[in-house]
Amino acid sequence: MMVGRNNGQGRLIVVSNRVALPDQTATGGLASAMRAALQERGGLWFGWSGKMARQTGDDVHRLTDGPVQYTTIDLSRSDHDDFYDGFANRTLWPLLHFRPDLVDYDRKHLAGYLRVNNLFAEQLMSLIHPSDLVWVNDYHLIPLAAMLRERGVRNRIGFFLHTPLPPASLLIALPRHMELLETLASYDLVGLHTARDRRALEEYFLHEVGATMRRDGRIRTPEGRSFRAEAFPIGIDTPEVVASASHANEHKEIHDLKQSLEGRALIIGVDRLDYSKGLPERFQAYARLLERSPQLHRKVSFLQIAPPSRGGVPEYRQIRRDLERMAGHINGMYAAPDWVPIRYVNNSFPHSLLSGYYRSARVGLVTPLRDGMNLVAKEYVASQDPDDPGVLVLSRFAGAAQELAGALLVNPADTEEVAEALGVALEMPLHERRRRWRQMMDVLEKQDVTAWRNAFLRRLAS
Ligand SMILES: O=P(O)(O)OC[C@H]1O[C@H](O[C@H]2O[C@H](CO)[C@@H](O)[C@H](O)[C@H]2O)[C@H](O)[C@@H](O)[C@@H]1O
Ligand SMILES: O=c1ccn([C@@H]2O[C@H](COP(=O)(O)OP(=O)(O)O)[C@@H](O)[C@H]2O)c(=O)[nH]1
Repeated sequence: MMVGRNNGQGRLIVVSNRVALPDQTATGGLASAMRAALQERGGLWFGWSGKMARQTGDDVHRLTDGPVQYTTIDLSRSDHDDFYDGFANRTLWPLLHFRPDLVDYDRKHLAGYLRVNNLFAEQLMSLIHPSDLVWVNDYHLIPLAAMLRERGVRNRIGFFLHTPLPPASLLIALPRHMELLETLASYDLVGLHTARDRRALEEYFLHEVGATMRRDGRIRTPEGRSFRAEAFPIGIDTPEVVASASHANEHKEIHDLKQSLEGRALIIGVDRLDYSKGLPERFQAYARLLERSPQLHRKVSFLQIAPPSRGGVPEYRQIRRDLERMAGHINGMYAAPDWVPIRYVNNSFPHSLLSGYYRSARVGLVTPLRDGMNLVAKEYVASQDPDDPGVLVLSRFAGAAQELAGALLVNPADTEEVAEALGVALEMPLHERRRRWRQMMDVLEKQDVTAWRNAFLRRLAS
């Protein structure tokens, strides 16, 4: 069966390390977004099954769900450790999130990263037809197009980077950076979330690789490969989130949460447990709010949902310990027999419930130190009751800040500023909340996940 045929375009093959299989909760923005993007257009989604096996690629799992076909492979323990925990998440992730101090470079991890990319290329060779559009996602798979080209693939291949891209002065801290980053030129189109990220890529290619900018806007390397780099800010499935939030009251869990609040204003945070999300700084800012505003004691409640993530990486285990300690400390300082200031939950929830939790909250607190986009910020806004919307407090270092001008923008490292913004948000009059919410909804309605997918694929196909 041909999948993903649409409007005369070729089949769509999406490749990403993380795949959201139909029965799974997608606790990452890439998986949430690709699921929404594929469900409408259809296509084939290829990636890691999320499971481990004796040998990488030994078992190939195939599944069809409506218009989407899934083909996933298991990773061997050592490939998983070197590729995913190692080079992707101990080397590239901190580098891309402006944390050179956390970059842990190991040649063995790099070898594993290249090995898994080669295995992906090998598996994909049997799946790709000549007219297919291939869409590769994220930092796990940077060299994939170059490896497919070596095997003779001539299809249009696009790449989307879901993380921020730091300036060239930081990228060059990566040992052998050029060997890896130069392979981006094997794609026809490289998409990034913001204009700032695109400029960083351009600067890297022009100043480090020695590329030139062609008159048609394509970047041309000294070897003669040329590609286009453009910003495509990712969106959410706005109509779906709106619909799900407006039915939120049908869920017992939402009813239970509201009842437990006893009229208190709710502040909500939803993040993977990741050091890039600024969670300790956020807890500190909330503690500062309680310190400077005794009148808010017993009147406010902070719910932080933080599903554990990448537990094989030491920094992620450490931040989990730190947050448990901080939540305990803050609750110990301020709790009363009938009030717990922080509700700290290490579980993940499906979108159907999250949208109800967002809608129950007077404030959405989204304060990453760096974030490619941050879909939670967008989901929070789209989940609000138009008659009585909550306020978004948003880090200026999330890609979403470039679009959501109706948020209260903060520097997450400035505890005082975040505490102040929380105070302002909790007091904000209805007319101002509505005005700010409308401004943000206009953006979310226009630039939703369908518009994002179409813009990227149209550019790739053109
Ligand atoms: O796959 P994991 O290791 O469990 O991590 C989850 C995902 O985290 C990152 O998501 C990014 O993509 C979002 C959508 O574009 C964006 O809003 C967010 O700012 C990014 O952090 C990562 O880039 C994905 O590859 C992971 O799957
Ligand atoms: O319990 C949870 C926590 C998060 N998410 C989803 O995970 C995604 C997180 O994406 P975001 O871009 O905010 O950050 P990322 O985790 O990709 O860095 C959003 O769609 C959330 O709704 C979820 O489905 N359940």
